[in-house]
Amino acid sequence: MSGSQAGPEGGIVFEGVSKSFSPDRRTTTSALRDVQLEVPPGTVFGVIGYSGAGKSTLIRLVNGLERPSSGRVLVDGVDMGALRGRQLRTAQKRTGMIFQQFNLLDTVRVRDNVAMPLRLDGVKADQARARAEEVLDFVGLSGKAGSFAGELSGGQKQRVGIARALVRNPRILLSDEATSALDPTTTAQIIELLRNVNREYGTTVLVVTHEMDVIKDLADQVAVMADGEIVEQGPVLDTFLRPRSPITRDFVTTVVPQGLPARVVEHLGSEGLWRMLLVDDEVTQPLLSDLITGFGVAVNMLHADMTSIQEHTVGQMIVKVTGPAEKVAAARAYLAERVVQIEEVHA
Ligand SMILES: Nc1ncnc2c1ncn2[C@@H]1O[C@H](COP(=O)(O)OP(=O)(O)OP(=O)(O)O)[C@@H](O)[C@H]1O
Repeated sequence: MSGSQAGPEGGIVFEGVSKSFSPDRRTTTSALRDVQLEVPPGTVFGVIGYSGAGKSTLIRLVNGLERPSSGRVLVDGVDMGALRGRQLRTAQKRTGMIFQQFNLLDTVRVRDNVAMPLRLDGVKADQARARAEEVLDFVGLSGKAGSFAGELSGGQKQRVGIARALVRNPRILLSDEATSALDPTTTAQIIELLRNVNREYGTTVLVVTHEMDVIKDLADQVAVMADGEIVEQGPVLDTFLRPRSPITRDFVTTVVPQGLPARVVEHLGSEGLWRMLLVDDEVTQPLLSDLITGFGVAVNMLHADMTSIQEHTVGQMIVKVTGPAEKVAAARAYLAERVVQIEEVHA
């Protein structure tokens, strides 16, 4: 597992990276524009964006399948774009990759699919198979080693994909929409497995996806991409609580639905209509009864939900508070001290 570098391995740095494609002389597509990104070693880092945002291009620069048009992509300090030939192939072994469509050979047995990268490296068949059995055991598929890959379910195929990506013991695992073809239950199992890879082996996991649920359950940090640019990045919980850009808000809304139907807001009026976010212990406070008994205001509960973001509980409440203006203001000040965020709801 150890390499030649000192310190933890698996760090990725994008330094002002741009990438354009010119399939012919007349057209140029800017897939990435001046991307600055730092993925600390041993973390799970999520990149989210809509189709065409540049996510696949970003990930393919990390394993040297593409080269930047300008800027540098450093993997453990090594400039991937500067490598050629054998040096590039050696550096590529530091990363494993999994794909939406699994990319397995359906008519080849599972253990041989997994052993393939080692066989290509020149490792002897019995050694390569022994290592393949080891990783298949880790992904919970030792019973399927002798089956043909084409006989497996989607979730099992992705486990094989993960085993194959891990067979060389990479410091970095790249995941390109790896759960997008799977149902929600299978997605949850694959997410759990990827977290285990990170926890057990300290592998850096870089995940690109268009699903905010995947980010919520898997990533420590997130970067949001649009049109080839990183528009926002930060710790996952912070991003859910305080999304800054409109596109990030849109993604957050898919997990924590915001607001009320416009006709309800118009009917109620925005005054005293508040949306609150609560984290961990805040969610169990008897806030509404405090308002009613302590401030003499009327409280109408319009919406409440709760979700888990990694090890945190995040609650949301929308209330309409009515009463004399000074009492409503005092109630708001009381809430503002007890919840992570409170804001007026507008139509
Ligand atoms: N090899 C290529 N040649 C020409 N254009 C490309 C190539 N690869 C990507 N692009 C273009 O770069 C842009 C970003 O593509 P990319 O696949 O990185 O986005 P994405 O966010 O992964 O989207 P999707 O999830 O749909 O794959 C798109 O406009 C795409 O058409």
